Amino acid sequence: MKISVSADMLDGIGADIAEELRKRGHEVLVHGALSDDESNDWARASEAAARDVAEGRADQGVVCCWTGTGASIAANKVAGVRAALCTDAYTAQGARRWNDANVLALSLRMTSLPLLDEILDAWFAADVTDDEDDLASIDHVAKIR
Ligand SMILES: O=C[C@H](O)[C@H](O)[C@H](O)COP(=O)(O)O
Repeated sequence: MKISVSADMLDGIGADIAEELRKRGHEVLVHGALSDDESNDWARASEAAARDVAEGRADQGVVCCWTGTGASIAANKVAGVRAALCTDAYTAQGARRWNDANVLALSLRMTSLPLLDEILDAWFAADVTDDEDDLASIDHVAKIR
C-alpha cells in the first residue's frame, strides 16, 4: 500500500515510524519532521498527509504528534478523511473494522516500538465490517457538515 506519514518531531517513535512501514512492504510518503518540508508543525504536517489520502496520492495515512490529538484533529478536518487516534491494537482493529478509518493517528509519547508493531499488525489485518448498521453509521458520518 502507499502510506502517507507525518510527524512534527523525531522524538519517540517519530524516528522509526516510516521505516517500520517500509519494513512491512509499504511505499511511504513523508511529511513534517520526517521530510525536508519547511512546515513541520503538527497541524500542517498532518494536513499534508491527510490530503495525500483524500486526493488519492496515498491509500492510507499515519499522522503523529506528541499526544496524537493535534494530528488527529487536523487530519479529520480534511474531507474524506476518517482519522482515529489509536492507543492499542484492539482500538486500531476497531477503527478499521467499525469506522473504516483511513488515517491512523498515533501519540509519539505513548506508543512504544512493541506497541506500534501490535497496532500496525491489527490495523493492516482488519477488514471493514459488512454489518449494515455500522455501514450506515459510516455513511452518516460522511454526510456530517
Ligand atoms: O497536539 C499537539 C502535539 O502533541 C504536539 O506534538 C505538541 O504540542 C508538542 O509540540 P511543540 O513541541 O511544538 O510544543
